[in-house]
Amino acid sequence: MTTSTEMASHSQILVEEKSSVRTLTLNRPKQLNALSSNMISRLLRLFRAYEEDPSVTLVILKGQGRAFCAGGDIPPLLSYVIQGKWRLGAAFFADQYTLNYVLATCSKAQVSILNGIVMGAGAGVSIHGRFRIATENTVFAMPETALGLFPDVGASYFLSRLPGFFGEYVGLTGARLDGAEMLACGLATHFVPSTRLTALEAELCTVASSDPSFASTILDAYTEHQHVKQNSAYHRLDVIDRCFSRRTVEDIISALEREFTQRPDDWISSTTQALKKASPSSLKISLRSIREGRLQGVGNCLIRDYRMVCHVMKGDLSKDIVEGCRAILVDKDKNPKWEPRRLEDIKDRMVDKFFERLEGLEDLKLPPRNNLRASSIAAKL
Ligand SMILES: CC(C)(COP(=O)(O)OP(=O)(O)OC[C@H]1O[C@@H](n2cnc3c(N)ncnc32)[C@H](O)[C@@H]1OP(=O)(O)O)[C@@H](O)C(=O)NCCC(=O)NCCSC(=O)/C=C/c1ccc(O)cc1
Repeated sequence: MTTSTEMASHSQILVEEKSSVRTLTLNRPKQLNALSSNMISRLLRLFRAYEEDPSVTLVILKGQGRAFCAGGDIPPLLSYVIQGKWRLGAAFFADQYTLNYVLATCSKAQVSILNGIVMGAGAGVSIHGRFRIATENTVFAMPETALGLFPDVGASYFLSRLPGFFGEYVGLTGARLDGAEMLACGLATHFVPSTRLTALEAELCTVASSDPSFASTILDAYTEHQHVKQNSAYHRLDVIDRCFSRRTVEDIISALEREFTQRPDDWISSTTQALKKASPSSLKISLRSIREGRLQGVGNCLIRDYRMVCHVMKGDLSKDIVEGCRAILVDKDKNPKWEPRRLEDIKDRMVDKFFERLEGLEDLKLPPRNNLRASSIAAKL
């Protein structure tokens, strides 16, 4: 007998098999393909099965409708927090981070077609993979600091490896990047106009070897050089490096304000405003997380994310997540009231606590992998 949970996970992830290529479509278009726990479990099962199956050479991941994926499915997570059922939330994130790790260390090449919104959890199921295709419709962001969260899903690993301090800029401000900017900074590996995606997918379905160079040759033939728009943040890497390399969030804001007095500029003022609007606690833990990520493999980044997110779910250190979700998704007034309200009221000791294991809760146990890139190995924290 098929259970309703199985039916949901089957309709929320569509699977197509064409010779040795599998195409998985995230299929909750009304919710912008927000990842539900059913979707996460099914993706995990599918990727594990494909890895064991020598007849599968390549996995394509895409989204139905105008989004690739707008993040984790917020309503059930929020209700776990409100009802004090934080362990259910912790279980959701344990599965999600395990999926991120399996994708980051997968022996089969993965091509993600990012033809629309890619945020939060959507980045977690794509950026760790081998190939990421941006288009003119791509809108990428890690908007968690505006939600009272922090860029999780191993983002401290990939953000900290972007040029200079661009990752700190993207992770703290939630700035939106278009496809050309994703390609320029390395979050995307190729840019393909959306009108050519059908032909590209058909050609990718002929790949008969799991050697990624075969998919790479096809993708290279479709990719187009893109000029980054003139007012892009990517042209301001010098200012970003000067400001976002500072040790603390307060120092970053002061550095931006100094830049503004020397050379008034709309981009600097909107960047400063984005930081002033975000959750102060989120900003502080996010900065520290990205900084730690610079020196860690993806496994350790995910283990750290799990410690941090368990505190967020339990609400023992801050309740900003409830207020952030209210302001962005429930009332949509975009006017959250954070607590504590001021950066200077958040002391280092409170930040430290987010990075400590919750009493009585074990660290995330990632599965042993036999295809570890050296950088992915999870050692003990
Ligand atoms: C900029 C967006 C992506 C698009 O805006 P829009 O074009 O004006 O569209 P809508 O906002 O009307 O969204 C269309 C529908 O999709 C729904 N939706 C749009 N993102 C989602 C979504 N992540 N989930 C669940 N429905 C969604 C949204 O509620 C809405 O449903 P409905 O009002 O019923 O039509 C906007 O929806 C938005 O900001 N979404 C949130 C994106 C976001 O912050 N993602 C980061 C990841 S956050 C995360 O992964 C976990 C959070 C979390 C939360 C609580 C916890 O306790 C712990 C963790």
